[in-house]
Amino acid sequence: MAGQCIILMGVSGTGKTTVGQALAGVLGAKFIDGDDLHPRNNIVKMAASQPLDDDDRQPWLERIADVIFSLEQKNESGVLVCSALKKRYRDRLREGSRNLRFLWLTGDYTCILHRMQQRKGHFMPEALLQSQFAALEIPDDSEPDIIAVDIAPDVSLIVEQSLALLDKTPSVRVPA
Ligand SMILES: Nc1ncnc2c1ncn2[C@@H]1O[C@H](COP(=O)(O)OP(=O)(O)OP(=O)(O)O)[C@@H](O)[C@H]1O
Ligand SMILES: O=C(O)[C@H](O)[C@@H](O)[C@H](O)[C@H](O)CO
Repeated sequence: MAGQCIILMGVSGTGKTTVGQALAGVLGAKFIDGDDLHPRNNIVKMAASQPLDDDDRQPWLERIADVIFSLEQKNESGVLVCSALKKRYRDRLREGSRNLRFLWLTGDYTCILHRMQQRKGHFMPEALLQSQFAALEIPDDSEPDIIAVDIAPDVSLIVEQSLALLDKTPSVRVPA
């Protein structure tokens, strides 16, 4: 899959990092966690239980878009984590990218809340989960490069299902 980028999207706690790392391992792709690309103020804000707004996310999306550009320029493949909650955020990432697809990890509130409660040592408080669902713009048919994946099963099964769905879903190539 040379020169392809896959974005793991979805609300906090859906397993983007966990599944993304496993998927990158199987695909032999570079793994990039978008949480590490947030400006410091964004992390401080989320840790203080305040949801990010569009202005906060803008510089973060720029950084992620630059990483995608860099990978593509080296013909490298990447699996990237980015919640990409709104359509305009996803459009920003698509801009100028040649070979990008999204895997949308989706599950119900209770399951995700439970997993966040079990998770140790992460800056993201469970108190923000509701705001994450409120911000999420559910993808529809106008975004055929998004593949929905159910997060209920084990990670290994999610990875297996993701690989099968990726095989069936060609990427949308946009001239850069
Ligand atoms: N399929 C799964 N089954 C059981 N537990 C899971 C599964 N996927 C992830 N988890 C667990 O759920 C928690 C959240 O996963 P993870 O941190 O990967 O989510 P995330 O989407 O990257 O979160 P955030 O956006 O807040 O960084 C972790 O403790 C992880 O071990
Ligand atoms: O768009 C957002 O509100 C943020 O990106 C969050 O999704 C966090 O990055 C992540 O969930 C914390 O771990």
